[in-house]
Amino acid sequence: MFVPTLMGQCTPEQQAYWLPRALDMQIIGTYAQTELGHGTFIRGLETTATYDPETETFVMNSPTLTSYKWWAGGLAKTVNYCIVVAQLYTKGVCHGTHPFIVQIRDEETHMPRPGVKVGDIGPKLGFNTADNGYLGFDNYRIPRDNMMMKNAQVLKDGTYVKVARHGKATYGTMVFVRVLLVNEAAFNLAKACTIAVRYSAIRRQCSPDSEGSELQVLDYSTQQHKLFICIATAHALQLNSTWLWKTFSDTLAAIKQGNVDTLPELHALSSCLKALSTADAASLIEQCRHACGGHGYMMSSGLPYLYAFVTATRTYEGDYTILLLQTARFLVKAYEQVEAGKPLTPTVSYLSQAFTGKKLPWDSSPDGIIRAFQALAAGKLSSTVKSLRKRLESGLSYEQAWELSTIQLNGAAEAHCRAVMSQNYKSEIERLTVNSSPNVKLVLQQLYKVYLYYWALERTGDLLLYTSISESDIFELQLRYEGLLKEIRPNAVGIVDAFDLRDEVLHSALGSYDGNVYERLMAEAQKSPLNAEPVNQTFHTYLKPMMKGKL
Ligand SMILES: CC/C=C\C/C=C\C/C=C\C/C=C/C(=O)SCCNC(=O)CCNC(=O)[C@H](O)C(C)(C)COP(=O)(O)OP(=O)(O)OC[C@H]1O[C@@H](n2cnc3c(N)ncnc32)[C@H](O)[C@@H]1OP(=O)(O)O
Ligand SMILES: Cc1cc2nc3c(=O)[nH]c(=O)nc-3n(C[C@H](O)[C@H](O)[C@H](O)COP(=O)(O)OP(=O)(O)OC[C@H]3O[C@@H](n4cnc5c(N)ncnc54)[C@H](O)[C@@H]3O)c2cc1C
Repeated sequence: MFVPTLMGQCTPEQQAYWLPRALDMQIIGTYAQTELGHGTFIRGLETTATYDPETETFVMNSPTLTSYKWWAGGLAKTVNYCIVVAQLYTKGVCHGTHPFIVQIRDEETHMPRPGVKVGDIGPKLGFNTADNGYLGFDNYRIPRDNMMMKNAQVLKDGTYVKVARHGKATYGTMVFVRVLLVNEAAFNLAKACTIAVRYSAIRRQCSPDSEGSELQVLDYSTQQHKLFICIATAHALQLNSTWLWKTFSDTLAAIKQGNVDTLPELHALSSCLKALSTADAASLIEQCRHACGGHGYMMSSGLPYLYAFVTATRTYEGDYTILLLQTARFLVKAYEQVEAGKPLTPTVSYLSQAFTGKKLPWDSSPDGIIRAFQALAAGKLSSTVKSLRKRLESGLSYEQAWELSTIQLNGAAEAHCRAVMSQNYKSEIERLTVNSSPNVKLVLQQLYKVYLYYWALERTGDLLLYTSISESDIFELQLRYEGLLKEIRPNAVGIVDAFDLRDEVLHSALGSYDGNVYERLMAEAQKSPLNAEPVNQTFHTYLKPMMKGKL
């Protein structure tokens, strides 16, 4: 995040000075925005940067314990520079949060600079190869030029000058990383389902009839139900990630031309896609672990590490709930645009059907299910807006009415995102397989149907509310879904092999290409320090005295 922020928030002159040093690893930096007391609410950050025109410096301060920077990766012992997000004061006026480049350690000795307090925040659920740290300032001065001045400047005399055309230019790095995290979610979920599917083909457990041999657990319908949605979701996230990256690139190009019109839609899309992709990936990686029984709980399976790494992405770079609420904010505005007869941007154009007042006729084809997801999203948004307006009419303020409606707002945002993801998934598969062999087309279509049927069956309640789906339609869809799992089974291992993930990348005794699971589990077990000697010294210090009643 250090380098992308230098690129996005520095003037060309500042980039010319800082980027070569950062890219050449002459300096190592991190992005320190979150504090002990605030992570979500950026406007509530307490670290201050007060401009002193006498010395043309900013005085950095941590006025309270909760103002200490907390969490930044590499902050504890690795970096010697930080991008610090602080409340900018000049001429006695606070201009809100701005980014500053701050040297925190000496480039030769690596000692913390005087006025800088830095350390490690301690063990975490995962990410323990990263030294996430804390950082406090005590009247620590930095040169005026260390304010990142692309979007705002402070002149030598302390005059504040706003440069950016849109109010959230300083939030740009977060959008960039959120876009990247969708790809990260796809990649890590692909690893987990490769491990779990390969292991499920090796693992034999239980014999339905007493004479027969034990079945591969991958033959069980419940195992296919656990795992094939993981494969389909890895594909869905990868294709949505590629689509989002193009949307991001197009928006950035437009902003460079001075056109910020598509930024709100990009913020809404990157928010909900980052939220759903990281939450889906984390829960499905856990589902892959469940599918591997006790051996899935071994660190040598690779699955606990994957879960610990990915579940953090649901929180950092914008908490799941917070980001869905950002998308909801955009959707409510889109709803109002439909009411006003104004045109809608492409990803919300389906909202016009929220005003038909009729249930969408159920159609179980892939396109029909995607239309049903859109009708569901439009319907949930419509009922959410009705709740919001009912509360406003009762005399509540907009903020109060909004807060009371946030559960429904989050549901509407999640439904919108599922509709966008489903639409992108199917259309990208069709675009990419135009020249593919019939077999490849068949398999990839089977997978996106798994995705569509799975989520339709997960959302039957909402479909009953907003479409004409009947009880028998639901029963028929369940049977069709279960039949589809059996069609995919023969290709399951080949499909995960197609992720082409090397053993060194999987780090898994269960998922290695050669399938020698039991030999690898035993080999990993031998690495346990407890196997260094036949009798551990704790027998003599604790167990034996206890057994002799001497403890
Ligand atoms: C590639 C990575 C691979 C693996 C990972 C490996 C390493 C990485 C590990 C860890 C890195 C983690 C780093 C971090 O976590 S950095 C800290 C991240 N912190 C956050 O994300 C904080 C989340 N909070 C916010 O973004 C804002 O506080 C929030 C948007 C919630 C509210 O902001 P604010 O109160 O200022 O705005 P609002 O009043 O809600 O909205 C005002 C207005 O602005 C628009 N808006 C808000 N944000 C953005 C944005 N980012 N871009 C564009 N527009 C934005 C918002 O829509 C409103 O517009 P309008 O409705 O028109 O008024
Ligand atoms: C592994 C990891 C690495 C990180 N790396 C960095 C880094 O390098 N740099 C950096 O600056 N930060 C980093 N962070 C911090 C991260 O950005 C924050 O943890 C994240 O933004 C969430 O903020 P928070 O911790 O304050 O949670 P909070 O916002 O306090 O969330 C707590 C609960 O409150 C809820 N909540 C909060 N506000 C609202 C609201 N308005 N409405 C409804 N519910 C609300 C949340 O949904 C959540 O359920 C990292 C975090 C982790 C876990």
